[in-house]
Amino acid sequence: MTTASTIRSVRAFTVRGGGADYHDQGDDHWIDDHIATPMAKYPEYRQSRQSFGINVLGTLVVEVEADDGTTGFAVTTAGEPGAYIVERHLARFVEGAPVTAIERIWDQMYSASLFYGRKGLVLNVISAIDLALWDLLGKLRQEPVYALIGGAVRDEQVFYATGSRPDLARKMGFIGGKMPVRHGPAEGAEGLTATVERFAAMREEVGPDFWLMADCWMSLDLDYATRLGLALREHGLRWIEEALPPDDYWGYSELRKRLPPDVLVTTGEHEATRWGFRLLLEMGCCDLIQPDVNWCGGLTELLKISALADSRGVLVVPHGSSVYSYHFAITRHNSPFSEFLMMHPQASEVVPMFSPLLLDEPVPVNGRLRVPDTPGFGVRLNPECVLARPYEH
Ligand SMILES: C[C@H](O)[C@H](O)CC(=O)C(=O)O
Ligand SMILES: [Mg+2]
Repeated sequence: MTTASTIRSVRAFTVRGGGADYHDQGDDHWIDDHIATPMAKYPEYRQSRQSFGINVLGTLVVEVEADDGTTGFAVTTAGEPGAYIVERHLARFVEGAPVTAIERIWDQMYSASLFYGRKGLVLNVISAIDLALWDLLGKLRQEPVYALIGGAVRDEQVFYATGSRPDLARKMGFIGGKMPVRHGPAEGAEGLTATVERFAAMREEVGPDFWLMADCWMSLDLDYATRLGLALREHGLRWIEEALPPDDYWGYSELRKRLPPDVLVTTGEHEATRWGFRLLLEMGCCDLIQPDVNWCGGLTELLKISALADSRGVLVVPHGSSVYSYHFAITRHNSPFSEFLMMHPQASEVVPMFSPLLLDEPVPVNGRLRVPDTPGFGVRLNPECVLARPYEH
């Protein structure tokens, strides 16, 4: 009986090279090739996002073990500082608790870390613990996580692809392609022209009906985002993503007012908790929210965020996050499609999003995916990925 089972231990490990910290890639990867960022105003940090530390954290792996020896795990972007937070602070709310006490554990972790958390790293850590608990509960009950949260509302999930090659993504059966914007305000009119020309050329390649989106990764200002959105609209821009820094709710609200309704304004991957998304929704910041379930507070919090959005008729299209978002999205009527991040260096092949860390990680075939019925999230840690445990308690 799972209600009698308790959690015997929680352990935190770190690993480098891909995995949940998907920006932690080798050289010559599209994801680190002159992409606009808030740091691009400093020329020395313009060519590579790794130069300013986008991959500084690495992956955190959280493992939870029940008193019968069954283990669940999950991953996030948090690395060694995340391991410290698990082992030296949040473990006390997990160990000894019933395996079903997921809501109580979440509230204790969030409330106890409010004085230094609220968003960012700490919420990434809470997300990983929360997801590990859902994985454990699924394994104990021999159910896939999606069955624990209400079951599928559709047979399969369809995907758009994020990467440098939407033309290849279209041929692979994806419903759209999202390209990184490479130039921000610091690169002036020339940069904006280069973005528009690249987008126009891609529109020629993919034809008039394939969705094309622009991902700005927090790098623009309101004036530039307005001009870029209007210019790309001429080439069928479906949405402009994360144009501004995540705390600029006022800027997003104004951008939404400035752009025509056929250009969607989207954001949310660096937002966290129901309160952060309530602000985005109530201030009219965007048409579609993109929480990352490994960063926003985990599945327990994403269910709350999704209900908020649903009450306002807003779609929830989780950012990346592999199986952790697939088990969520397949159960939500307001998550009709998902993102697939092309992690192949040239975005020319479909490889698992958190490669090489997870075994049995499903990938879309012809742009669609049926979520496996394997218990939990249905993935295993790759034993060839060497984990370190920097802290113990
Ligand atoms: C492509 C973006 O710059 C970033 O690396 C990923 C992202 O924001 C997304 O997948 O959305
Ligand atoms: Mg994005």
